[in-house]
Amino acid sequence: MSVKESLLIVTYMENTLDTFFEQLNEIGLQEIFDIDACTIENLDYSIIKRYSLLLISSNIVYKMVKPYLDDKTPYLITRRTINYAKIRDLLEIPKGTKAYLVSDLKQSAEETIGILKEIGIELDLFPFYPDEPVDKEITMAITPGEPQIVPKTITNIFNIGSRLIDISTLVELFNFFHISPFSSKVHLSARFVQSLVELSKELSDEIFRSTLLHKSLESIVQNIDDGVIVYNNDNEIELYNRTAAEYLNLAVNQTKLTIEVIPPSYYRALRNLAVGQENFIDIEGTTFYMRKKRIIVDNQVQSTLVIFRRAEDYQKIEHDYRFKAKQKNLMARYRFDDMKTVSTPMIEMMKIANRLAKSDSTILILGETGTGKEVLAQAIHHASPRKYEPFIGVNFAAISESLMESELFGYESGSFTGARKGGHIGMFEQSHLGSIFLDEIGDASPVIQNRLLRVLQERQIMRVGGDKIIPLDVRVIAATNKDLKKLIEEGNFREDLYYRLNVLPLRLLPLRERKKDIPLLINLFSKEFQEKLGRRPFVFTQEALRVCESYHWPGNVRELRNIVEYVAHISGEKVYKEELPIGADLLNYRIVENKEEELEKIKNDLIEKGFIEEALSMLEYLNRNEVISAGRSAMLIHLNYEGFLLSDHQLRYRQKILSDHELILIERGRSGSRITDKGKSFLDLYEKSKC
Ligand SMILES: Nc1ncnc2c1ncn2[C@@H]1O[C@H](COP(=O)(O)OP(=O)(O)OP(=O)(O)O)[C@@H](O)[C@H]1O
Repeated sequence: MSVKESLLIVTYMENTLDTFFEQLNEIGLQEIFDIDACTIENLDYSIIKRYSLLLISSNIVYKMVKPYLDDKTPYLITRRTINYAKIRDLLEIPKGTKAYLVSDLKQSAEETIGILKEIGIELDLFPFYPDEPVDKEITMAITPGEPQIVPKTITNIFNIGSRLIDISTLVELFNFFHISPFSSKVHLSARFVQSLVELSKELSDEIFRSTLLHKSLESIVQNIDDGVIVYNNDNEIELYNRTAAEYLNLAVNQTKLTIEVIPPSYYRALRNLAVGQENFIDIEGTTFYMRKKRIIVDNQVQSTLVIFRRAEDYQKIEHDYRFKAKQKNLMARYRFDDMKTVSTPMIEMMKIANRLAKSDSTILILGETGTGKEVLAQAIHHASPRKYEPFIGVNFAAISESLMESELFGYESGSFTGARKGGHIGMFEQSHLGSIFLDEIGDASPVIQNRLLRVLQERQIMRVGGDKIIPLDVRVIAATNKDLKKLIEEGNFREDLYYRLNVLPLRLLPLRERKKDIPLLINLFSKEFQEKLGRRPFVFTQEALRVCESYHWPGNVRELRNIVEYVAHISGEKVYKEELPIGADLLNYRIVENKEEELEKIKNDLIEKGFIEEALSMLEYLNRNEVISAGRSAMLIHLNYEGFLLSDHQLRYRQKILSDHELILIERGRSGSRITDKGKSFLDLYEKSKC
């Protein structure tokens, strides 16, 4: 029976001993030969000769053992490597961080630093071994299994475990004993190698992630419109993007440049700007907006970043932003549900409008200022198949004549002084596929009327200064508070345009003709402002309501809303009539404190004039047909049927009297007349007095 081979491990430190012993066991060597282990301190020199091989942990340990070795005792000095399985935590430490590498010996500390550097741990490492003076600035230590010798002042310690025997030493060991590394008894590629593979995978994943991140960042920087340049503390350019290359005359992708190569005027501007400052700077006739910042990584200034852009571009951005904001404001916000009314003619009109919304026909909205023409236009757009497309509003009374043409139809670049480079898209183009709301159309100039007529006829536009025909698919909703017929008579509005627009007319009643809406709207607006201002609820007193109902409301719903907003600011839980800001102006309007009394007076007047019966018949007829206003011939037929034979002239006279008493509203032209709310109250009163 052959004598079993034996191996003695000799190390300086106890923990190295344990690590080696464990490592050799792990790869199965204890099954092939006896393994003994001993630190240099405990070594019994007399027995050294008994071993087939001495495995010595380092050159220094060898020097200590050497005097006791005879020439025949074979030995192997290990090369060592770090325990890869234990260095994952080091990957998390920011690059460039200062730390001690603490080991029992200077040489092993330096070796470990070398290995860590080799595998890409980019820390600022200083070797530390016992009896070295401590630099208080360093607060972190990394140690391969020797935390006990880390200076006491350091609390942030990374123990990466004792260094292992390197694989080349293991192969030598195998050779010495004539064992194949692939023998079934040993498993060289066991955990030790496995952990190495895992770590290298982790490292490459990390590298892959950071490369990917780096690439994405670079592509972001390359693609932003601002000029970007980064230079380090030695004035070497580390990064610049395409825009910067263009201005600074740099070839794209050139490396190893210093900032001195950039044109002197830019160089001066760049240097003169203080760090942290942003300013407008003129360079060769162009104004730039320039910003300068330090890039600080882990408390250290790494480089300087300068971002610049032509001031003109910012102006354009601002202009576009304003334009967009304006446009957003004009997105259709209102729906039919938001239009509050209890007035029957209004409800009927809205039903018709809702039906018309589904078609593409042009709509003309008639109504005094503030009656809700724009609200109705938005509701129509919202109820139309175009609701997800733009709703663009143009107010002919608000935009100056000189700008109107270019605002409406857009312009090509350079078509007039002040025209922006790249041209400008007009409101008609913007509303393509959606709706355009032509508000206050009665205020459009003859030139604009001309062009509008062509757009409505041809459904195409041409930009100012352009020669390209742009086809349009747009629904036109126009509105006016003016009497277009009268404007035509006066020669201020094109008749052909009127007929193009007046395809489907809708009329919004003034507030004084739908007084029942007043409490409803007051309630609606009170809630709105109560919420907006975060205040307690408030209600109008009966007296205040009466004043509102008697008021003439020249500004209609808008005026009512403004008044509610005003009282929401000043009043308590109750709104008294004295608080209403209409008080002072009321002198101009007739407040009827006692409605019944006034209606009684009208009745007496009509009786006196001898046509109360005819008047009641006329009012009843209009009340039945309140949506469609009745023309004179229809009224004559009705009166005739009721037994009142009147001439056209006689009818006109009666209509005038009823209109003077505000019981009916006579519309110009062929539209005829319609009953007012007062007219309805008069009918009610008369019915009551008969009972
Ligand atoms: N039926 C309604 N329900 C709720 N609010 C309404 C209604 N009608 C109008 N309003 C409100 O009245 C204000 C004026 O409406 P809008 O701007 O549509 O009037 P307009 O007739 O287009 O006025 P102008 O002729 O002066 O342009 C808006 O603030 C709107 O909130």
